[in-house]
Amino acid sequence: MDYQMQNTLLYVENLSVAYGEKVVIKDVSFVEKDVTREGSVTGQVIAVVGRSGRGKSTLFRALTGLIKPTTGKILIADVATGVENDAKEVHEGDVGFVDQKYTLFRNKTIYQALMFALRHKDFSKEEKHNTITKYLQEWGLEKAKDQYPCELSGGQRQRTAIIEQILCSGHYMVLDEPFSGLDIGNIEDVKKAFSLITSLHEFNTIIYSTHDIELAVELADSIYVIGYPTIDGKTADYGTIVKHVDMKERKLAWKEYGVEHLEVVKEIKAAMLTS
Ligand SMILES: Nc1ncnc2c1ncn2[C@@H]1O[C@H](COP(=O)(O)OP(=O)(O)OP(=O)(O)O)[C@@H](O)[C@H]1O
Repeated sequence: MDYQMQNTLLYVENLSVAYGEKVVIKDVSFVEKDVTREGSVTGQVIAVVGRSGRGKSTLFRALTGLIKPTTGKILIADVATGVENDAKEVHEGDVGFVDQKYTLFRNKTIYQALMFALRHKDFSKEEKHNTITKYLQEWGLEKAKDQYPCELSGGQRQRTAIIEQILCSGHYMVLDEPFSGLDIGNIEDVKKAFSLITSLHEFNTIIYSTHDIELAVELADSIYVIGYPTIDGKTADYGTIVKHVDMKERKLAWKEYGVEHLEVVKEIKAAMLTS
């Protein structure tokens, strides 16, 4: 390993992804470290924004190991080894992925789907039942536990998909547009889900994309804008990180949404419009 992780949870270097000949994202590099706050368990919330087609979903597919990058590397902290600052390359299954459709098994109830998500865990049947019951209670799904996906609301489907990923993957969770198509009540539910996830474990890391810049600025402690860069006065036709806002450095993370946040919204929108 030529890179020391040192509290780094996610390390992306020189990433590019092409579909056939077409390069979709290029020169993508970023590092996310463990965010710590005295007296509280604080996971990481990272937002990715950018105009349509700039490569957000493609970046997510690479981060979750669903597609192989053309170049570059993606390392995640490997806490399972017990060796401090150990890292590994990401593989499918290490990072939970909740897609835009909240895909669930059609023929499994919520309870059965969550039991299935725990199939590789070395728990007794009773431990599995207790774990699932705890999540169902915390996430307000207890009454719906014997219902099938076709009998669930969008918000319930999404929460089920999120819990499924928490149960079967590690500390990382990627959500592609988790707020799209939800009503204000469901948006509040997803916000609550985010804070539940990040308060469960220090290393828990949520990476999500959104077209709602306010929701990126309100919830994330780190925001990346993916856009087409301008090179020698010309707009390139691949996506890359054109702007990064570190809300912790700006002392705006975890602060009540106010005028300073609105300034960041403006700044991000301006960066998006030119990329
Ligand atoms: N499987 C694929 N094969 C070929 N090209 C693809 C494939 N998936 C995406 N693309 C192309 O890659 C580019 C980036 O797509 P991607 O879905 O990653 O963008 P996005 O930023 O997530 O867009 P949106 O905000 O609309 O969801 C687009 O030009 C798209 O047409």
